[in-house]
Amino acid sequence: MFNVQLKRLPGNEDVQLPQKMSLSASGFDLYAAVTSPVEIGPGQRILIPTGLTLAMPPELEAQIRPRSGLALKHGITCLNSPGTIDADYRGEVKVLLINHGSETFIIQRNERIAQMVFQIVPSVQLIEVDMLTDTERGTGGFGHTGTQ
Ligand SMILES: O=c1ccn([C@H]2C[C@H](O)[C@@H](COP(=O)(O)OP(=O)(O)OP(=O)(O)O)O2)c(=O)[nH]1
Ligand SMILES: [Mg+2]
Repeated sequence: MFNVQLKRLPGNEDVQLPQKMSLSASGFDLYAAVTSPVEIGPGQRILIPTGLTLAMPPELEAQIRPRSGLALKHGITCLNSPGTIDADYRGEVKVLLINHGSETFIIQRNERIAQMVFQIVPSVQLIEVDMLTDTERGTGGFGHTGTQ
């Protein structure tokens, strides 16, 4: 179990904290902290505040992912999915939404707009070499193994 600290930004005391909507949900749903309803027209993208800042252990990241219901019903998704929240980021968590639907969608304060999934990020050191290890696949890719 990891502890992640949350801090509300001033003026967001009424905004719901991220919540798991079922016992074993992967993601904590994120609530919009817009001060008034925001319209997203077809094809438009918009950065939605959550009113929250986070501090998580350095071995974690948070991914901001779309909600499939909003995507299916309204074409609303996260443009940069999954969005990356770095462990050392102390700014406001924001959600970049895009409307791929054909109708304007209105985001209300405290509406669930996306979900946040925490992941362990392995510690990796990049080492430059002259020759890589051999494999059976070698350089084959992009459909190299066939389509069936
Ligand atoms: O959906 C997102 C994506 C990013 N961020 C914040 C947290 C993250 O730690 C920071 C930087 O994100 P990223 O590395 O994806 O963006 P960048 O364009 O590479 O910006 P930077 O140069 O600041 O790293 O912006 C969000 O609040 N929401
Ligand atoms: Mg970056």
